[in-house]
Amino acid sequence: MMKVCIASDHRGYHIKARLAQALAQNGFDVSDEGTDSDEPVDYPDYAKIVAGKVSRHEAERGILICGTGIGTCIVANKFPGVRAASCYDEVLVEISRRHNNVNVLCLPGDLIGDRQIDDLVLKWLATEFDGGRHENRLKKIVDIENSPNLADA
Ligand SMILES: O=C(CO)[C@H](O)[C@H](O)[C@H](O)COP(=O)(O)O
Repeated sequence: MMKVCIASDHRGYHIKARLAQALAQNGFDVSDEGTDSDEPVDYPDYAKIVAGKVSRHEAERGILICGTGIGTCIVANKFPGVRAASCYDEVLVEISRRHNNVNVLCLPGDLIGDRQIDDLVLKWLATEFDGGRHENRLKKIVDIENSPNLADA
């Protein structure tokens, strides 16, 4: 069973709560990392929980929902081994997996509806990495990540 952790800020709370249940019903091992209401919170506090779990291989995939999918994506990409992308349509979701092996999906809760979110998430979870020519590109990302001085990378 694939382990998926999910979190949101206040703007994504209702979508996240519903999505977490839907994913569990679809056979995923889901951990819901909050937030737990629509009271305003700061997205970095929740993005770092999900990105940390993916980075430490405690979850295979992470899903983050804020208003635009931008703030959470900025935070998640600070974590080693995390490849996060903000996606809002089927093409982006598919290519994020096939080319970039994206392991944290950042969704714009303010911009797309419940049904579209479900379709995008299920497609993203089901799509495999193509490998091949993309492997070396991901290796170069790891090299940059591991560079002691990024300015020299
Ligand atoms: O990070 C974001 C923007 O890139 C998200 O959309 C946040 O959800 C948003 O900034 C929160 O804004 P709010 O006005 O404090 O609800």
